[in-house]
Amino acid sequence: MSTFEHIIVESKGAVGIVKLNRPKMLNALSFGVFREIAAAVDDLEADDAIGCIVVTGSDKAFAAGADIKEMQPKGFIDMFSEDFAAIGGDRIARCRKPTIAAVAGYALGGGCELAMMCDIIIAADTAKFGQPEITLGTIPGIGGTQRLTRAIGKSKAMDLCLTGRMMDAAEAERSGLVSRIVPADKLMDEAIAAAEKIASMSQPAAAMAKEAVNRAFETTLAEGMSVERNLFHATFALEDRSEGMAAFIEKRKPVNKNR
Ligand SMILES: CCCCCCCCCCCCC[C@H](O)CC(=O)SCCNC(=O)CCNC(=O)[C@H](O)C(C)(C)COP(=O)(O)OP(=O)(O)OC[C@H]1O[C@@H](n2cnc3c(N)ncnc32)[C@H](O)[C@@H]1OP(=O)(O)O
Repeated sequence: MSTFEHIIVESKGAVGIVKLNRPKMLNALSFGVFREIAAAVDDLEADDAIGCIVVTGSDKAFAAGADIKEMQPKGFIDMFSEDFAAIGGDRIARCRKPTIAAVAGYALGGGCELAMMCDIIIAADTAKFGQPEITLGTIPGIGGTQRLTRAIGKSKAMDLCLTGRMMDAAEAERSGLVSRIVPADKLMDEAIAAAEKIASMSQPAAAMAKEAVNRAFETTLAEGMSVERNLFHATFALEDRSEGMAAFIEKRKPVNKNR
């Protein structure tokens, strides 16, 4: 597996773990960090032993946003020329394997946007989410206005984007941004346990479920129902589906072969 400057990558059984590692800057996100995350996701997605990926930061910050010190001197053409997608900035959002953001402390701006690129957000009770870009004279630029609005609704998304305020873990869970809240000292235990559970399922079935849920997030009901139906039918081509139903009937655990 590649070695990196700004992140730490490890695997625990079938779970890949990507830990942001710029603690002195509260895990501020630069293009270099996004390039490294993309390379790590490439490695983990290519590893058949990995069934789920957890992205996390430090106790104080998942990520406090894009690197303001790096951005401050930039002008329009600098940012316009740096194609965020071309450097793999959204690679985690395009990962076919399920991804979990394990968030403690600050997830602000690009940090909240990175967490929302993941499928599930599990928050420590210390987590704080926000899109404070407006306080810097800019706006969210890697999905904050789009994914946040779809996740929590227009009014609360507008509130966060226009006032720059943060919301704590409880408000984030109430709003639907966060799947569950856990004690800060249990965050990684809980996130890894969830990832292990997901990784124990049929990987093709998990990829199909992820694709179907994402279509509900990204398109119309009619389109989503069509995608769900086609993927549901496709599961009946999986050995894992035949095995899963046989195992239930025979009152035993299924043996998934991921095909
Ligand atoms: C082509 C050029 C590309 C350049 C980089 C592009 C990256 C790729 C992404 C591009 C698109 C990004 C789109 C995104 O939507 C935009 C943003 O995310 S803008 C940033 C939004 N975030 C914020 O505004 C939060 C800023 N931080 C704070 O408000 C506070 O730090 C805090 C989180 C409330 C914590 O406060 P404190 O506990 O008091 O801690 P400090 O403030 O003292 O911070 C400690 C230390 O960390 C440094 N730091 C914190 N946040 C950032 C940051 N976002 N960027 C850089 N550095 C940060 C802070 O300066 C301190 O360092 P020190 O001063 O001690 O050296």
